[in-house]
Amino acid sequence: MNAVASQGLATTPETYDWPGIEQSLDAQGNAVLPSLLTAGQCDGLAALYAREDGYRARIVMARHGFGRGEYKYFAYPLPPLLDQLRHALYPRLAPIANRWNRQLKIGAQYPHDLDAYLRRCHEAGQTRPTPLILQYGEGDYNCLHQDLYGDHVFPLQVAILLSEPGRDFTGGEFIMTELSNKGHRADVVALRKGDAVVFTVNQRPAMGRRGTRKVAMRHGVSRIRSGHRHTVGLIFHDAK
Ligand SMILES: O=C(O)CCC(=O)C(=O)O
Ligand SMILES: [Fe+2]
Repeated sequence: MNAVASQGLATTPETYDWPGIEQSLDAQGNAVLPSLLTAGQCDGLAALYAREDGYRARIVMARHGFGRGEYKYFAYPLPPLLDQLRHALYPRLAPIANRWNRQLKIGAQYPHDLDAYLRRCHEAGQTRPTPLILQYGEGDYNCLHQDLYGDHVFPLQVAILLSEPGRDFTGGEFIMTELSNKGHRADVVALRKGDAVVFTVNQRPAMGRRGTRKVAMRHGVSRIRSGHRHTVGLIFHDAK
């Protein structure tokens, strides 16, 4: 399973415009991290899909009403590159998560360090790893959903596109919807191979003239018109 060595990231999280990312998360509930992985790292991860070892579960989405396509949850230890990314991104996102919870009047606050947060999840019985890899073919899609796996929820997550739109597949856009007292709208997040999107797991605060509103968000993937699409998902809370 350790075929994808920790060869270093294409772009280290420090080089991103974090104030800009935070602004986009506040305004839209999502933000793009361009070129988080190299094409070679994407291909190495996508090639792991076919392997039998290194996973705790395989989910065929149609069997659960989740859409069409399939995914696998990685077992611990995660592939080093994903473990490194999960640890590198978490401390950037925890301050935003803490502010969002304060604005939403949610009591939970997150420690600065992922290992401390995972200890909290594990002590509460959320011990199973949630990072996953997804595989879609022609006609597949991912229904709008929220990745909640227990009482402990880290409010931001990351998905990385491992395939090149227009070449490896057509259709298959990453979609977010938001529902609040201001209406119900959709956003399509344009990604290239190697790009990641940081996005809201369940709720985000939105500032309005009358103070903070609560916006409920879901994500999904539109129908793949042709070809194959792979993604990796990094969720920071573990599962019951
Ligand atoms: O395939 C995608 O772009 C979305 C995957 C997803 O639902 C997730 O990472 O939680
Ligand atoms: Fe998801």
